[in-house]
Amino acid sequence: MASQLRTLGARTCLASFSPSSSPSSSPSSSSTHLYLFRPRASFHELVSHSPRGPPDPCPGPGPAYAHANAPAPVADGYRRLGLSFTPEQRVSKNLTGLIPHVMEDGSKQLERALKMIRTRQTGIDKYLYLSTIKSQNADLFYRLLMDHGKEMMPLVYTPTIGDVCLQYSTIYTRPEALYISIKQRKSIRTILRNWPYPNPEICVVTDGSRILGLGDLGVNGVGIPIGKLALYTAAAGIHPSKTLPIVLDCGTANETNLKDPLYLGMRTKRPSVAEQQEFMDEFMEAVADVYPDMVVQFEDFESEKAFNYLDRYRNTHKCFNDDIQGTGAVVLAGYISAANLSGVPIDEQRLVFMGAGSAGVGVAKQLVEYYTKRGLSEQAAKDKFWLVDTKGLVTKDRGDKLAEHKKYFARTDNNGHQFRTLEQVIEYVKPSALVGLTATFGVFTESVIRALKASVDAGGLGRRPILFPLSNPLTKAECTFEQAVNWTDGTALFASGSPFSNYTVKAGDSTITYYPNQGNNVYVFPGIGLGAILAKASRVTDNMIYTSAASLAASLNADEIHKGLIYPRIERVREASIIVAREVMKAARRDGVSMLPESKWLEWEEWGDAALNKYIKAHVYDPTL
Ligand SMILES: NC(=O)C1=CN([C@@H]2O[C@H](COP(=O)(O)OP(=O)(O)OC[C@H]3O[C@@H](n4cnc5c(N)ncnc54)[C@H](O)[C@@H]3O)[C@@H](O)[C@H]2O)C=CC1
Ligand SMILES: CC(=O)C(=O)O
Ligand SMILES: [Mg+2]
Repeated sequence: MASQLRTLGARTCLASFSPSSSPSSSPSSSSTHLYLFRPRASFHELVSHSPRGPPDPCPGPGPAYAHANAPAPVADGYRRLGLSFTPEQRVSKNLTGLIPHVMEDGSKQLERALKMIRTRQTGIDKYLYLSTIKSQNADLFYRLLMDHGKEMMPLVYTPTIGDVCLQYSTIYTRPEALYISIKQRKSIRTILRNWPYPNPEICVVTDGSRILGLGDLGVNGVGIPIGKLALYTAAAGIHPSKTLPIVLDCGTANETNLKDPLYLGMRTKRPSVAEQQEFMDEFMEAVADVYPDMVVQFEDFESEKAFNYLDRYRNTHKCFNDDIQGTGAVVLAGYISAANLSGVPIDEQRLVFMGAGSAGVGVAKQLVEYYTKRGLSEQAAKDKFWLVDTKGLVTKDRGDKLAEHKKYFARTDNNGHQFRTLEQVIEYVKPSALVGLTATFGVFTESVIRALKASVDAGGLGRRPILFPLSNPLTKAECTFEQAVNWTDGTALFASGSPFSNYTVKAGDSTITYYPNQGNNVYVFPGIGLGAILAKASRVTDNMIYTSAASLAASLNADEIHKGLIYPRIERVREASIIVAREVMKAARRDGVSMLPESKWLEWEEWGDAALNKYIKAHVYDPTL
């Protein structure tokens, strides 16, 4: 059996996903299906699983986890493969001789992993090494992510995850998600039940049609749900066994993928929007049947579908769209802080958005909500925004057919003039803030940024421009941090989607260091998801999203405020997420969508936030090594 498994490479056996196979098929000891269709075990069982007989020879997760998402190894890999087993545990678990003799504590294991990561040359190599750790010793993986977030997050998330997605079919070694193709639409329930971990609580699903700013990557986009869910665990403490990454394979428009002999998805063009929507309807119905308590995060759907699916399911399912709502919330939080530092009163701010897709429109709408809550009429709030796309300023009379989601912001006060370039728009609007969500590198040119600064300077001494090039990954950022500093004489209040390094410049005999901010929805989606789960929310409401922004803005500590940051340092993302989750829970209750018993809420009300914090902390995963 051992050698058979080794040669068959059972861990990558996609045959296990045949929808016609029953997840509860009785295991046959002579077949690899023993490893693939073992009835789903409870997490407790997985934790306490103590193999008898010859141990699994493969240096990977245990037999039950042939489908190697991260979760299972948290328990199994750690216990079976970690180096911290005592001699007694090694005897009782039949591990003697299977792992090196030395007994190591967690810090040594962290030291080794850090050394390995730091000696890998490329982001992809570092990612692959981290993935191996994730599948074999997930406690170590999450410790790395939590204790060295600034260094590790860019490796499992943007920007590296962009490269991972581009190359996913080539670097693939084992399945880590559910892969559901439109051809399997009649078997969605079976496939969902095939997931080897019971009752997932949070799912991130994409159809790969707009992966970061990299376009339609088809099934290769699965790296995004995998990466985002790793952050759900690291940043919000949702147990890895409760996370479910899904890619819906509807084909792809990506010619490179279609021609790639190694491409892992369906090698067809996407069907009509209507067919994709039917498939999505079936998927959402199946999810509600099989995992009724699970919160669904829509991620990186191309904008028309993103808006459509959010509208379609938000009142019937527990779901939200991260690119529209999560990005809206995170940018609102940063904007509130930035506006306070800018010297331009918040009610005098004028905002130009370059990019009018799901993120651009989602963010602008969230900011409109902020202004209406401050007392502005909806029209007055909307009038603060000028959206620009590839054809120039979005106006009602531009002469092209505007996509539905752009109509809300189409200007009518342009007196027939059309403004085709960003420079023209800046000259016309005289904005105080410039937000980039175009997925296009370098569109904030020197002349654009200098024009923004000039327009802010004209308002008075000491005023600072808000400059948010938010597109991901770094290769799509509208400008770099260095450019922003140099072209605004260091005055820009800056946030980018992917992280830039600090920038130090010489100033006479001394130096000045500028600190960038990362304006990324990672600051809110983990807390939104955790809050919705713990509140047992039946829906994710607008107020829950809005609250995530307000609570994030209020979560900066004194040092961060002193440094002039507009988001908490990324090392504190977990602290911030817990605050966001708590406030999201309270918003769920206020909106009447929390299914927790009222007695619980009354108890918490009596004791204040401390009691709710305690409840949250008791429910989050904190890996110990
Ligand atoms: N920082 C963050 O947390 C987030 C960042 N993003 C990033 O935002 C970018 C856009 O995402 P979506 O809005 O979903 O994409 P999208 O494709 O829906 O929208 C892109 C928009 O940019 C416009 N555009 C493209 N090139 C342009 C150019 N040269 N000049 C003017 N307009 C141009 C398009 O017309 C379209 O309106 C992506 O790079 C994505 O990674 C998205 C979500 C969150
Ligand atoms: C961060 C994110 O969600 C995006 O770039 O799409
Ligand atoms: Mg996204």
